[in-house]
Amino acid sequence: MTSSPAPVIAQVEHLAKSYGGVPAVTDVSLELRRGEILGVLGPNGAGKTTTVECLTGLRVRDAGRVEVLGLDPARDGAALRQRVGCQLQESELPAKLRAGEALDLYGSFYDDPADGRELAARLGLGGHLDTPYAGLSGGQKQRLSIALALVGNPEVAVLDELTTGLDPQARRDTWDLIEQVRDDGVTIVLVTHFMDEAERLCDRVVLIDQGEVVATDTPAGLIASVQGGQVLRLRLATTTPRRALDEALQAVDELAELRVTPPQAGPETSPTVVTPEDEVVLRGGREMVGPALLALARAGLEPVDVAAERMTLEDAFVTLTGRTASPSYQEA
Ligand SMILES: Nc1ncnc2c1ncn2[C@@H]1O[C@H](COP(=O)(O)OP(=O)(O)OP(=O)(O)O)[C@@H](O)[C@H]1O
Repeated sequence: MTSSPAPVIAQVEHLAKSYGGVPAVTDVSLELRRGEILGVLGPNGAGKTTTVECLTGLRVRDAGRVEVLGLDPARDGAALRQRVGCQLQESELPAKLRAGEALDLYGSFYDDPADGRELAARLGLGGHLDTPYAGLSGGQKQRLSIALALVGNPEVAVLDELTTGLDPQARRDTWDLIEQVRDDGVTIVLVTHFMDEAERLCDRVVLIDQGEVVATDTPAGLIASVQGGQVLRLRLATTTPRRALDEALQAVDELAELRVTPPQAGPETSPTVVTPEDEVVLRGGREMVGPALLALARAGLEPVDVAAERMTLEDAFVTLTGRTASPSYQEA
């Protein structure tokens, strides 16, 4: 049985935006469907925030067409803000403002606000309404910023860099929360450079790189679109010239990409040799693994710590753009 797709409630066509003549977004088109979690993904500086700020009317676009809930954000910003909630990147509140006061204040901006206390309780903040902003933990601040995005009873919530700076448990808790919000009927635009977050949460993703859309699909569809979807990770037992590795793998038909990554925070490795500390990553089709291991053995190269995995969204992103999307948690 096939169900018809949910109605499109926002549309961006050929969006462009520059800052002081430097292009941030050159060509972004996307659709948002009612009830979905749409991921806007890409590495730092890709143009994700600029895109959603043009979508919500916080920035005025240079070119392109944007329509959200039947309104043009550049023209009808005030009306749109009553219906679209924004949780913005790095939004800081005054240190002494209590969580409950912040909810009351933000609620006062809306014609039909939600009950702030009830919302806080639902987001696990019920016991912290009297806590000053500066006294909240990172996870609680994040919950408050989500509550502030939802206090106007929005139809669409835009959540930007939701879990940046949170520890792994707080990230997972936040993911559960977002699913709950979606199940309550709010359509969500989720800006992230964490591919695991997108893979877990998003119904569809728009991949942006250097101001342009690289791909739009479901996470599974995107992974499947990249040849075969297999990843082989290994190390070499002995230091080996890079050329010898390249030559050994040259004849492996389904190998799409070969990367040698030095250990994290380790010394700069020479690009001409592969040391036993370096991680060797092969990405390619399903029939790549056997022939690749055989080719290494034939060339006298001994692989150790071998792991074959299904391709993740992160791998698909690297293969599609040639660049890494996720920073380390420390960096975040
Ligand atoms: N107000 C601004 N003035 C000048 N340049 C800006 C401004 N805002 C963003 N940029 C630049 O525009 C480009 C796109 O930035 P944007 O914040 O939209 O990307 P992003 O994908 O959200 O990145 P991040 O993940 O780092 O937030 C970057 O090169 C950034 O430095």
